[in-house]
Amino acid sequence: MSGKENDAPVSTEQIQQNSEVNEQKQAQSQAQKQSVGWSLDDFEVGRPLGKGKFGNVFISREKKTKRIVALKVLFKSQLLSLGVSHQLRREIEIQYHLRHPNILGLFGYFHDEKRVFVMLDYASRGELFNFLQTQQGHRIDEPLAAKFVRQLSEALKYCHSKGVIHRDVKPENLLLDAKLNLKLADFGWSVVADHSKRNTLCGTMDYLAPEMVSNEPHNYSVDIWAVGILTFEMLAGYAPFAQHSSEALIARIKDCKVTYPSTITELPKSLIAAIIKREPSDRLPLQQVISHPWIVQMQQFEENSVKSYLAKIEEAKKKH
Ligand SMILES: Nc1ncnc2c1ncn2[C@@H]1O[C@H](COP(=O)(O)OP(=O)(O)OP(=O)(O)O)[C@@H](O)[C@H]1O
Repeated sequence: MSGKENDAPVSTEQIQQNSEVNEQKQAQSQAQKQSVGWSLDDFEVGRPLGKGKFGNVFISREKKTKRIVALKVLFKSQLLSLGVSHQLRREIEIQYHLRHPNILGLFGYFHDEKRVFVMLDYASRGELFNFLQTQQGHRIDEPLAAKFVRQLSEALKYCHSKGVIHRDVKPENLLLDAKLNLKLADFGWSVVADHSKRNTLCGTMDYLAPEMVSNEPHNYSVDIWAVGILTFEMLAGYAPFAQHSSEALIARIKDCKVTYPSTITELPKSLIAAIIKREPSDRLPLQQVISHPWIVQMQQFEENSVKSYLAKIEEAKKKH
């Protein structure tokens, strides 16, 4: 993307060197600058990080603070023709007001004649989805899986306390930072709950709760359900109700019968079983997910597990 003529490309090395310093600067600048007053001139725009449905995301550097950010660029014409301007505005509003270590920070936005720019924290390890794809058997070790479950539960507990239901929790919407901390992203389908239950069908099939596929009213417990599905998938290498056809998948979700592979040991199995329940009110509350014996026990191995995954990533980089 061409921004200003003096835009310098940002190298990966520079980004890594700056990331520690940036963490401190991030907190300061977040409070200082509101979403008004930003323009493309404030950024050096670097390489694309990925392509979304409505635009691209670029690694960028805020010139003043040298803070590295992810700049999401959306085309107004596309947003208008697809009728999603309202959804985007809601997504921005919701994410802007949520501040939590495990929620991807959205700290501002601005627009020009043709484009909308959204400023997001940079999550250097990308999507959990891709991370899982690169692992043997598409599985990860228990301590790392437990860390992700705990961090996701903390993020969702915070969202729910603010009256926000995410409704689209899945590995594609969970990003990872340099130290493999999980960041909940993509609030495009979330709703601010009122007292009535919502019944709009949305989200991706494997992670949909039975009440959603049955088009029944649903509430915040659809997010808890997704925590159970994710726990299973990270330890098994596949989602518990995975099927080739959507009809067969829906039937299995409604049936709610989980078959556990041998890779899932007793403790995580007891956690998954306490979450994947047909009746929403029977699902284990998030605070009890966080204090589940498996999550607590795994915490002592977490640091070493993260270190060894990071070492493996570096090793793989060297080979390429
Ligand atoms: N904050 C970020 N840090 C690092 N990479 C990111 C960040 N945000 C997005 N990306 C990368 O850019 C890609 C596109 O992101 P984007 O959110 O536009 O698309 P998406 O996930 O398909 O969402 P949507 O469904 O809203 O289009 C993602 O797949 C991800 O790899």
